[in-house]
Amino acid sequence: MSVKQKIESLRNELHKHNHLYYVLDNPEISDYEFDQKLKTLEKLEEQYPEYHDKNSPSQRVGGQVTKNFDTVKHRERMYSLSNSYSKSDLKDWVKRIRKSISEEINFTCELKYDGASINLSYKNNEFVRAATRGDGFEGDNVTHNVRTIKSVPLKIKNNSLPENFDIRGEIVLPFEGFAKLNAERIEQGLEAYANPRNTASGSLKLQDSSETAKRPLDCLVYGIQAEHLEFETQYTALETLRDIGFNVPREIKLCQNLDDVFNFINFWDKERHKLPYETDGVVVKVNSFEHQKVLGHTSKSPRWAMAYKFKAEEAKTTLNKITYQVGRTGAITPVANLEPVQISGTTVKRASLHNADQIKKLDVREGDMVYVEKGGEIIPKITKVDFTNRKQNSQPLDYIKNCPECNTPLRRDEGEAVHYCPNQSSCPPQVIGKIQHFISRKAMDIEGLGGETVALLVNNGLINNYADLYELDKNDVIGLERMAEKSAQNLIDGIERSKQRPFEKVLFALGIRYVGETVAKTIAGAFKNIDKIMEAQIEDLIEIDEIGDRIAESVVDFFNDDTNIELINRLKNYGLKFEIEEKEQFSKKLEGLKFVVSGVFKSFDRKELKKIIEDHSGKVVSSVSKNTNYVIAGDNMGPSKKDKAKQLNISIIDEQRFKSMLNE
Ligand SMILES: NC(=O)c1ccc[n+]([C@@H]2O[C@H](COP(=O)([O-])OP(=O)(O)OC[C@H]3O[C@@H](n4cnc5c(N)ncnc54)[C@H](O)[C@@H]3O)[C@@H](O)[C@H]2O)c1
Ligand SMILES: [Zn+2]
Repeated sequence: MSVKQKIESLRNELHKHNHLYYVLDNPEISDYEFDQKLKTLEKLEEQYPEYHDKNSPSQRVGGQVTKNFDTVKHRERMYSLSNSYSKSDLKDWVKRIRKSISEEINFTCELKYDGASINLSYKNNEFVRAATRGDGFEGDNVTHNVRTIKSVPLKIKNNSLPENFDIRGEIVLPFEGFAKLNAERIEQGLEAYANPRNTASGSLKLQDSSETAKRPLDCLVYGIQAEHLEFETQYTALETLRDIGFNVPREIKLCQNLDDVFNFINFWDKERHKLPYETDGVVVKVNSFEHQKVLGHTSKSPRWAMAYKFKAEEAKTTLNKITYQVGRTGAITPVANLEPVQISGTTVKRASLHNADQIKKLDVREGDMVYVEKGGEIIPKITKVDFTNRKQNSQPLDYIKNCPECNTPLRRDEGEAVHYCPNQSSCPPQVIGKIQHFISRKAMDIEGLGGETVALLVNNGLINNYADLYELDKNDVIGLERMAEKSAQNLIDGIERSKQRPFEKVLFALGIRYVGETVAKTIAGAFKNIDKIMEAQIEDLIEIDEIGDRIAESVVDFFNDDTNIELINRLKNYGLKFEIEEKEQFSKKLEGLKFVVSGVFKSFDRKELKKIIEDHSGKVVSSVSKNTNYVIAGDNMGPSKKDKAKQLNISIIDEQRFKSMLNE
């Protein structure tokens, strides 16, 4: 390969990884690998300046604007940061600075928060707009999503900031919220998110901000941009921003010299694991704004800042055995069972190997010494094999050909990396997994029945599929582990009540591959009933917004399977809902609002009023709580409700005001 070709190929590779990382939030390689490739490219470009290209990944910020949002031009460019993995790079950096600045320099050290960059614009002390970094010149307008983040102040206390200013920060998803979100996803039978960073970034790009609001995102602030600022240093700027209500982490430190900086780095390399959110390094910034101005920027990053990146924690251990797990949809996941080892303060015993290709690529075998890395991911991964320690008699892994649970020959579809067990109707983990999905909260929400009981019912031969649930008899259930009369009755009642679940939930519950909660709602809304969906061809399905080939094919496949049709016919006979109930709704004006109605009204009776609220998508609740939005008060309103509402500062409105809400 010629040098030119080598450069081209690296550029293409890096473009691809930038796209995976910034646009799809789904990186394929580690940050460290990415940075190494970029460094190689930078070196080559330096050596061969004749191949300079202003569009090279070395010259441009990696992100881009998406077409799902309005595009916003940044008042001040949003830069990337130069990074290094070694202290000698930091020393070189300071030497370079010394060439242009002879005065004493000090530094602000901050942690490098690992999330998504954000720019918050303020005007007259009010939050007006939020934008992603995008390509650094322009980004996506994600104001409505950022508004839902509690640590972003919408109004700022009195201060001496100019009329217009921009705040720079990082949107992160703290570990606790990330774990909770994943627990919910697993319960709903969805795949867990890989790491907090990509989830935070993905959350900003959701179309429905009520979904963003459910994610406990935080905004950590590290900078301010404005035409004139009163502060002279980064450190005082940050301290002031914290005082006026921004979440500036307390870990920031003013360092007098490089030794202080190294101490800060050494300390946080270990201690960072105790922080509630993910960090991947330290950002060292020249403290004086005057000095920053002198140093300026390269095409991609400021010369006055340097990111020192921590290497993801890694450990070496023995891979004892590779086992295989079968998921609810039949997907096979190979799992590395390791000699237990400590990484980032936790004991790691297992690591995911993803699929057969990954095993081949790493050339990993049972008995190998392997390197295990734990980044923000919940499941640690194997990064490489220590070949110097490979045993003489070591053999390449023979990937299983049959299902470890039911012995059916595995299938692997063209273009798919994952093997499947096609035996959907009697492979035990698939049978159990499908029923567990069916009963889960976002699907049929069957109270009184949990995942373990499902396994128990299947293993005792009482049910083989979700339709069998509706033929369960209380007497069959009594006597199972922990099933007394009362819990058995609850279970039967819960199953009976589930017949009232709306069609979209039933459709989701069926467990069609790629048909998640939102897709089910979309399809149900478009076709109105199951018969129409069953007749639909791929072309009919892809005509619907947000339904692509993959989903369409999966839906058609599902209904081409006689076993599925038989199950659906049985469910129909039991009385489950297979069509949308067209509830007449006049508007969505009151959507998301909760009302308490009290007293006697002039223009309508109470029942009528409640119906009007529901017709406009509002909700009527019986007692006043902190979640109530309005109390509509008629004559002789109950005094206790009145007191409670006042105490909780909830608006009490009369019927006139209520009517005007509908006409607004
Ligand atoms: N794995 C992959 O495929 C892949 C692909 C592309 C990029 N990446 C990773 O992303 C990095 C490049 O991304 P980048 O250009 O966003 O650079 P970066 O993430 O290394 O640094 C710049 C960003 O750091 C953030 N930041 C966090 N804390 C900060 C602080 N205290 N002060 C200032 N900024 C702070 C800001 O959002 C800023 O935009 C690469 O080095 C690589 O590690 C990985
Ligand atoms: Zn199987």
